[in-house]
Amino acid sequence: MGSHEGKPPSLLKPLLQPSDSDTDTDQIPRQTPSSHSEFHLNATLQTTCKEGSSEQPVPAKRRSRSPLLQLGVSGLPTCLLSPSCDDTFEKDTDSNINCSGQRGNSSRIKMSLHDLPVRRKMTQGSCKGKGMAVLTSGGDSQGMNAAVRAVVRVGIYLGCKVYFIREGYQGMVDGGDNIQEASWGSVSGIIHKGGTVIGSARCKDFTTREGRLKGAKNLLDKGITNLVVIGGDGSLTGANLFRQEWPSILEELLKQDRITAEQKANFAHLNIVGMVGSIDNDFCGTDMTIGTDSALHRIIDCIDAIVSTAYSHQRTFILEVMGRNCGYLALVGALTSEADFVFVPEDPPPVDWQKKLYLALVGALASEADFVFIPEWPPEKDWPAKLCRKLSQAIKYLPRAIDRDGNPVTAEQVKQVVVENLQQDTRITVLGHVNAGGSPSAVQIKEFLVTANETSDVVIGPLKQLWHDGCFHSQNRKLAGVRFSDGNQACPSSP
Ligand SMILES: Nc1ncnc2c1ncn2[C@@H]1O[C@H](COP(=O)(O)OP(=O)(O)OP(=O)(O)O)[C@@H](O)[C@H]1O
Ligand SMILES: O=P(O)(O)OC[C@H]1O[C@](O)(CO)[C@@H](O)[C@@H]1O
Repeated sequence: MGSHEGKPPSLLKPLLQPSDSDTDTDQIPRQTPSSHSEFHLNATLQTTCKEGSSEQPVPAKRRSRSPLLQLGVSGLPTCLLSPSCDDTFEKDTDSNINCSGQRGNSSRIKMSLHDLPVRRKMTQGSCKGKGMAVLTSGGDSQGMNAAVRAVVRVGIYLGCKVYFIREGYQGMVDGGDNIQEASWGSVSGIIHKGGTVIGSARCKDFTTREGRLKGAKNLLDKGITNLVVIGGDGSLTGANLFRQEWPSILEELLKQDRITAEQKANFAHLNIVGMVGSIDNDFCGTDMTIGTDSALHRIIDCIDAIVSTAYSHQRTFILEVMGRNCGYLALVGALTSEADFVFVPEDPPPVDWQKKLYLALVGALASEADFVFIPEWPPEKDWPAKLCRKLSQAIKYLPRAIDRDGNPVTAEQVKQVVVENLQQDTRITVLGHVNAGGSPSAVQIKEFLVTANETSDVVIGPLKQLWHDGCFHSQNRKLAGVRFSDGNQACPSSP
C-alpha cells in the first residue's frame, strides 16, 4: 500500500489533533479577493429551516439571487432555480434539472458574478460564536476528507466553533464523544486520504423519529445551529427530513422537558448544507459527486491490470463495478476501456439478453479482420474456437443488473453465455470496495482548494458565508479555501 492509503478511522483519531506535519499552521489564513467570474453549481445542496415556518421551502422569489439545489419538500431532492435570477443566469441545462431521485448529469447552471447585484465577502470572524458541525454519511467516497477539511477551516476562519460528528448520523444520535470540537490542525494531513477520517455509517436510528429527536438534542446541547452533511442521496434525504421536522422536533423536546424554552428559542433556526458525496454519481442536478472521478480512475486502473492477463491468456473478463442503481461508473468505465458489452440499470437488456450478448460478442469478434463472415467465403467449421481466441476484452457488468422484466442478470449468467456459446475461458472480477477505496484523484482534491465566489441571501449564518465566497491563502501561500461543490468548477483562485 502506498503512503497515501487510508487507515481505519480509529487509527486516525490521534491524527485529528492540532499538530502535525502539514505545513499549514494554526494561523488562520488571510482573505484575498477572488478573481473568478463564473462557477458551475454542482454537488452542493443548501437548505435552511426556521422554527415556525411551514414545511414548504420559502418561495424562490423571496430567496436567492443565485441558483440553488434545494432539498424538496417531497423528501426527494429537487433542484430549484430562483425565478428572480433567471435574467442573470445563463442556463446550460436540460430537463433533468427537476428530476427527482435519478441523476441529471447534464444539469448545469452558469452565472456571471459580474451580473449579480450583490456581492458578499466572507469576513474573518463574522460568525463568531456560532456552532457548526460536519458529518459524513452513507458509503464512503474518495474526496470526503478534503471536503471535511475545507468545511472545518472555513468555519474556523469565520469564527465558528466547529465540531466533527463521528460515524455519520449514528454519532449525532449517540452524542457524547462522537461530537468533538475540531481545530485548524486537526484536519491537517488528511486531504489526500481516501475514505473519511471522521467515519461514516448507515444509521437505522436516524430513520426513526426518536433517533432524530436524540440527534437534535445532542446538537442543541453543543449549540450547533449549522450542519454540513456529506453523503449520498439517502443521507441528504435524511437531512431534508430533519430540516422539515425541526420545528416539531423542538416542540416535542420541550414538551418532554429535554430542552429549555430558552434553547428552543435560541435554536429555532437550523441551517443545513449538503455536499453530495458518493461514488455512484446518482444525484440529480449535479455533474459529478464527490468520489466519482476517483472511482472511475480505480476502474480504469483495474481494467489496465486485467486486460494484460486477458490478452496473455486469451480470456474474457466480466468486470463487476459498484454504482448501486446508477450505471454511470459502468458506462464510462466501459467506454474508456472499449468493452464489448455493458449492463446498466438505466437501459436493461431485453429478456433474451443472452442472445443479444452472444450476437454482440460474435459481432465484436467478426470485426477482427481475420474473421469477416461473408457468404461466399464461409469460415472453417471451428470458427467459434478461432474467434474466441480473439476475444480478450472485458464485459462491464454492474451489480443489480436486471433485464427489462426486472429479472436479475448475474455475472455468473453472463459467464455461462460466453462459455457455452463461445467456448471462451471466462473469469469474473468483482471490484467491490476497491472501487470506493484509495486516494482521491487530483481533480477531486482540487475542488476543495479553490473557492466559489457567489452571493446568496438564502441561508443566514455561517453556512451562508461558506456558500458565498472566499479565497484564502495561508501564510505559506498554500490554498486553504473551500468550494462547496464538486465537479467541473472553473474557479481560479487569485494568487
Ligand atoms: N428517508 C430517510 N429518512 C431518514 N434518514 C435517512 C433516510 N434515508 C437515508 N437516511 C439516513 O442516511 C443514511 C445513509 O443513507 P444511504 O445508506 O442511502 O447512503 P447514501 O447517503 O445514499 O450514500 P451512498 O449511496 O453513497 O451509500 C442512512 O443509513 C440513514 O441513516
Ligand atoms: O459498503 P456497502 O454498505 O456494502 O455499500 C456498497 C454500496 O455503497 C455504494 O458504494 C455507494 O452507494 C454503492 O456503490 C455500493 O453498491
